[in-house]
Amino acid sequence: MTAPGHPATGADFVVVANRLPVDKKVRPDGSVVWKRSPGGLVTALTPTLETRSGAWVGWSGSASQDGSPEEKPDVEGIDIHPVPLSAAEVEDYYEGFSNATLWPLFHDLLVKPEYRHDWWEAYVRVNRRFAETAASAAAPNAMVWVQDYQLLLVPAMLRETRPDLRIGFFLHIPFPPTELFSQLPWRTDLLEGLLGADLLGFHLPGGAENFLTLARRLLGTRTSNGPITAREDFGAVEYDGRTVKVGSFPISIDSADVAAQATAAADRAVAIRAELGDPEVLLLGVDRLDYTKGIDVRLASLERLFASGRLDPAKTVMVQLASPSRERVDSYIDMRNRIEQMVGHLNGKYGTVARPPIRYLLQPVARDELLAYFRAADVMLVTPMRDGMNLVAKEYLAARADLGGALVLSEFTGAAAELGEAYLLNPYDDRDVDDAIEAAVTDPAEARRERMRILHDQVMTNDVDLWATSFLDTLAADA
Ligand SMILES: O=P(O)(O)OC[C@H]1O[C@H](O[C@H]2O[C@H](CO)[C@@H](O)[C@H](O)[C@H]2O)[C@H](O)[C@@H](O)[C@@H]1O
Ligand SMILES: Cc1cn([C@@H]2O[C@H](COP(=O)(O)OP(=O)(O)O)[C@@H](O)[C@H]2O)c(=O)[nH]c1=O
Repeated sequence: MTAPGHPATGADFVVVANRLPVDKKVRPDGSVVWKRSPGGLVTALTPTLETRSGAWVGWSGSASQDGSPEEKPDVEGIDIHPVPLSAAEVEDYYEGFSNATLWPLFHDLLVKPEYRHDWWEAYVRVNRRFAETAASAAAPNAMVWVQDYQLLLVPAMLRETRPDLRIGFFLHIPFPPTELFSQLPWRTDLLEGLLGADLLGFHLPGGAENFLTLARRLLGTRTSNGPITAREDFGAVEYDGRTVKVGSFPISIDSADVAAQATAAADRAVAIRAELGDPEVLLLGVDRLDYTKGIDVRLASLERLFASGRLDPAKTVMVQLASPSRERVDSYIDMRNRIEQMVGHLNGKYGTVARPPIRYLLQPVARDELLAYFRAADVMLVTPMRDGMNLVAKEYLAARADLGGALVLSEFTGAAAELGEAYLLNPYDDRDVDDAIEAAVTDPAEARRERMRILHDQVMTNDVDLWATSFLDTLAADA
């Protein structure tokens, strides 16, 4: 059934995400280049859309000039629908409400969220624009898959104008408990926004259960109370005469592709080690420069391990690849300064002019080069204070088809729920961090290889196609 006046053509499958898969960069001479967008959401959704063919509604990553038509990048196999944002909307909707209100609140208050009504108004306005663009891109009875915390209101806005659509929503970051979510002055609007969907997906059962509790407590809805398990057992909310399904779908990567490309990069991996002076131990961190990622946690641990002699700075190199992120948000500026100060301190104290122990890059690194680093590293350091999933950890494991290397992984990542054979640590406990890193470096080769065998198999079996197919099949099931 299509509401009168709605398009008879359009895509049968539409992804709606804050970001397009490519980011617009304007060179100093005014020419435009499109580059892969940052972050794991794009990593996961790009192969998903390429294999299913459909439309992608999103923002180009740059503010639009008033009055000039929005440019449309050419992305093979995907019909792109750009959503323009003005400079003020980038500040208020993206940097403000999305990344200085929701992001810190949903990541355990690692910094203090700001609650500003002007940011909220921009968030509502921009969510409506995304919903309108999605409504015009979708064919009658299409499946529309809305992504992440920037677009929590879109499901209900879309349902209002296009009740014919099958609407799914997936949250890529942790979903907080009632006590934190309730701080939001707009908490009921946001819950009602989400309940416009037919299916709500979270990485972990805990996030899905938090949502059910909130819906019951804040909206007084009837909800299921049985346990939720990944891809198998679902919850339900009775809302507005409909049943909204709620489930856990841990996201993943295109594991076979990563494994094949990393194997092809084996020679480059050897060259990287040589460029670094062939250290006895090569540690690696790969992150967006975000305060959630615990880059400071691993640097502080290295300081303790060097100072106590548990690791020898003359034989150890740590490479930290950090891609710039949300660079105008204060908390990101503070974290960058702190990390750069720590890197300078460690190199000044423990290095020589020829051999600084920490090599730090603040630039996005291309995928093939990243895979060569994965292949080169003895130990991958993934130490977030909180992270929805962390695809870098999964990419490292897929890249190690040679069963070399070791993964140090924070318990506070979504990935830890599936990767119990990693060297797990509590990032809030200094001693635990030091012990986990030391064990990953010094454990016997056979023990490390056995852990890697189990972890590599886990990631090869549970790939991004399982994530997308399990979500979309569940969404289609009760249509
Ligand atoms: O778009 P940005 O503001 O530059 O941020 C990049 C993305 O960061 C977040 O990624 C999350 O999604 C990953 C895949 O599910 C997950 O592994 C990770 O733990 C999350 O932090 C954000 O949620 C995305 O919307 C951004 O595009
Ligand atoms: C630093 C860096 C990263 N990548 C790729 O970005 C994503 C990161 O995904 P993850 O889930 O770990 O975290 P966020 O979404 O950023 O919160 C992963 O696919 C990396 O390979 C990259 O391509 N280049 C980089 O420099």
